[in-house]
Amino acid sequence: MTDHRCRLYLITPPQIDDLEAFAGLLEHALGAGDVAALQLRLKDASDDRIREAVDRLIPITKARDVALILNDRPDLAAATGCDGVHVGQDDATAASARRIMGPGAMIGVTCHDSRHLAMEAAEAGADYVAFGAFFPTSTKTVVHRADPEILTIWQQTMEIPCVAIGGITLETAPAMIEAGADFLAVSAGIWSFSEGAAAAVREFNRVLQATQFRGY
Ligand SMILES: Cc1ncc(COP(=O)(O)OP(=O)(O)O)c(N)n1
Ligand SMILES: Cc1ncsc1CCOP(=O)(O)O
Ligand SMILES: [Mg+2]
Repeated sequence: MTDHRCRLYLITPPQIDDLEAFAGLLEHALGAGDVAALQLRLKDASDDRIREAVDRLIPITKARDVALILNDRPDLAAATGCDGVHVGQDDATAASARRIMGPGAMIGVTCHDSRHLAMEAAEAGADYVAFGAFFPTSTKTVVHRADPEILTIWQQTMEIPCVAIGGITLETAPAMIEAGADFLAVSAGIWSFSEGAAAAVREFNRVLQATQFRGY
């Protein structure tokens, strides 16, 4: 049996008003358990604000060996020294993101509920593909809903990792892990957790340890 371990991929809140306070929260959260990556997803922020946020957060992620992935913008990700970029279907192609960011960067691509889009992303050199939304979410208005079976089929047939996103909480996480997700991308389930972000990271890790892929 292949050893398959699903890990946590944090997505920042869409808006960060107090960068200093968020930096403290993040430091505490990353100290509470294993996190593979943090995506800086500041919708509608200026380039200067994104630069400021990367400069403040990158020492925190580096200290914990957490990859800092910028949403939407390969150019800004390269310019600010992020470890990678996540692009949606309307943002940039994986191939152009790779050209801009170079061979060592991590490139992720939104594939909604489509294995076809995911195969195209894989062929274009993506490091991971993201499927979703799997559950209702108030973080983003979504038009695509995905069935967990897409994770199982991907896991059984492809090498590159798959990320599950959309409405993932402590309650919905087990279904994603059992279906074969390599990473759980979570925003509100972390930052709006009743006991705080650090407790959420700790509890997600407990669920990740206790739950296994059911597809082999
Ligand atoms: C890990 C991950 N998966 C999907 C998305 C969504 O990307 P996109 O469709 O471009 O939408 P926005 O996040 O840009 O609003 C994501 N960001 N991260
Ligand atoms: C960015 C994104 N893409 C699809 S659903 C989603 C929102 C994820 O946030 P949450 O974990 O709060 O549902
Ligand atoms: Mg996008």
